Amino acid sequence: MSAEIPIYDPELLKKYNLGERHETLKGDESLCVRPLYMSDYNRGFLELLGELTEVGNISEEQFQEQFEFMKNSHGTYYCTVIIDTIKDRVVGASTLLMERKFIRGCALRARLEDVVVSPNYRGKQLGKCIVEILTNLGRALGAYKMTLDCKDSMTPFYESLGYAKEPGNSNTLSIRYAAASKPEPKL
Ligand SMILES: CC(=O)SCCNC(=O)CCNC(=O)[C@H](O)C(C)(C)COP(=O)(O)OP(=O)(O)OC[C@H]1O[C@@H](n2cnc3c(N)ncnc32)[C@H](O)[C@@H]1OP(=O)(O)O
Repeated sequence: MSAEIPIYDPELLKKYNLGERHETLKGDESLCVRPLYMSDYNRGFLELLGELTEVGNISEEQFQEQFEFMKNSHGTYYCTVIIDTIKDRVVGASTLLMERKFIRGCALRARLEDVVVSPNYRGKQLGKCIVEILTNLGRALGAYKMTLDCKDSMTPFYESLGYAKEPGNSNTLSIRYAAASKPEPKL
């Protein structure tokens, strides 16, 4: 079993009054929000991500290597989970990514990534809860804006949480690489 190592300092959520005080979590004491732990490999974190997209077979060693890299990336990755503390399972997750820029006086731009709630826990406001917490964390950490990419069908969900298409500035363009190589961990 991996150690209970958080990917970022749990005190951050307390410092900015996020997580514990969220109305949704006040209503169900079995649920809590916290940073991803290395041991969440064994709490169904990757299976949950599988509800969002293809994950593949990731060994615990691979997971730990990626986790260490992200943890040591100087405040870039804020992978956050909702835990059912009775079942000891990850039931919701998302990542706040803080991107450092040279523009705007070396500003920080926030990105919301990989929002997912376990099918059995949907419709209980948990998706809304984790998006609100990470949106507020992005603001608290000093980002000048926060953006996300989503399917057209998800637009109303994010609009209900304050996100908006900016006129003339709402296109996401992609290139899909046919054969993705394994990332170089040292890069
Ligand atoms: C940036 C990204 O990561 S985009 C990827 C988004 N994730 C996915 O598509 C993965 C599969 N889907 C899921 O995991 C979940 O359905 C989620 C995360 C989208 C929503 O999680 P839930 O916990 O069920 O949502 P939650 O209960 O918080 O819903 C909050 C509100 O949004 C509404 N809502 C939920 N899903 C949608 C949707 N697809 N379209 C419009 N409204 C929606 C709910 O009706 C609810 O409205 P209410 O406040 O009036 O009651």
